[in-house]
Amino acid sequence: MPSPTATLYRATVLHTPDSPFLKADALQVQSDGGLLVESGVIRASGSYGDVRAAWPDATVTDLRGGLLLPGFIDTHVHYPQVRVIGGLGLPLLDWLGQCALPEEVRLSGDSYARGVARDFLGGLISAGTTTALVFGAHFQGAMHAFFEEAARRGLRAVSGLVVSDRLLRDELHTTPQRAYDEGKALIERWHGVGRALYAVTPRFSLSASEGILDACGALMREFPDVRFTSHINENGREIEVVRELFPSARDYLDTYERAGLVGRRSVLAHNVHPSDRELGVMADHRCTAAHCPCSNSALGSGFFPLRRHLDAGVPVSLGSDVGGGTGFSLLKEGLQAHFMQNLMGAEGVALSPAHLLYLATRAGAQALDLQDLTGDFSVGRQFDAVHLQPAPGTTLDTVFRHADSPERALAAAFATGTPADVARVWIGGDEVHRRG
Ligand SMILES: O=c1[nH]c(=O)c2nc[nH]c2[nH]1
Ligand SMILES: [Zn+2]
Repeated sequence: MPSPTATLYRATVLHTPDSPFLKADALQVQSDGGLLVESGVIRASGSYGDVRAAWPDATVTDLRGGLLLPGFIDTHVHYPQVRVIGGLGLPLLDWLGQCALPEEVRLSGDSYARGVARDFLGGLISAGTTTALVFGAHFQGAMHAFFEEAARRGLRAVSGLVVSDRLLRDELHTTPQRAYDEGKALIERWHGVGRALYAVTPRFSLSASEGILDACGALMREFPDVRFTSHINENGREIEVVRELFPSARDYLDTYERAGLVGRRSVLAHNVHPSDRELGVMADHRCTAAHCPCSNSALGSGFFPLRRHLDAGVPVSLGSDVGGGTGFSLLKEGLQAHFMQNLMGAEGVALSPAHLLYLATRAGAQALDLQDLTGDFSVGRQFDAVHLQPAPGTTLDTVFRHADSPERALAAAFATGTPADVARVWIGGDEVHRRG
């Protein structure tokens, strides 16, 4: 029998429990759908009429007039960089030196870091993101502030201390021993607490000695269920420097592989310029590439070879890469991915709205090994959801009212939707955002 707290959400519901890269008709649509949620978990789904008949006592929340989608999952986004979005026109290493790193130094102050964490979480959640693999800060105090604020907002946050010991700025450098000690303390404090998970996070091999990478490997061996994230193969000059710094490594991936950092719970951002060997190893380990199309465009990093990833069997998810990226909206990332694949001609992959929704939701859950928890609306998943409902009189509102199918409305949401079109957001059944 339903408990008195059961809520029946009535909406146009779309989700992708299966991958459209592997299965035709992967997009599941209910024009007048019902999702029955109890204690934050989806207990039943189907047409509104059927679910209503089975659960006549549930309280109905009427969300008709927009689209109800699984909450977005951003698999690469930097918390310390929210205030420096928009440093356009610089390649990666110049952008880091001039825009990102000076700001990241300021997070050595705990109260500054807390303010940044609040700005970051406000932007992320109001864009419809409910789970994120968040590149952290270089300071332990800033990471406590982040996890505390993320818990207060209810985000599913996977994050960790960023560690480096060369070629950035002295203030951002640590030592292998300190990286290990501080990482261990943060894991013991936060991993698995509430909705938080820990990710071991060397910044990139350019700024990490073998000693730092080995310290990361030691943490991964000691705590096998934490996640791993870093950057890879983003920019030509970066790749050259890594080759010079690791002369005995077979390639960029090998610098991580040798330290035991490539696995099922590893997510490597960018991978714009991979070798076939690297793709083969990533596929063997089920290690995900987080594709960040706005960042790749803004920093001129290049065109992501999606076709080669798919052919090799490498899982791919989406990231906003704020602040190299241009904002928190995974709708915008989906659109930019679509544009870039179009511009690649025969080498590109034609991305349908179903592909974009999958990349923005279910693919991210799989990347983080959270596919049993979130990413789609199957029975048993947490109710992590975003209600897109444009304000009356906006362009997207016009298109929604004239769309001849939910699929067309979904395409329009990716083409022209923004965070202003996000009306409500839920995580684990808790409403975490409502447009003012
Ligand atoms: O896009 C990026 N943003 C960063 O902050 C960064 N650090 C290393 N490599 C990076 N790439
Ligand atoms: Zn990044």
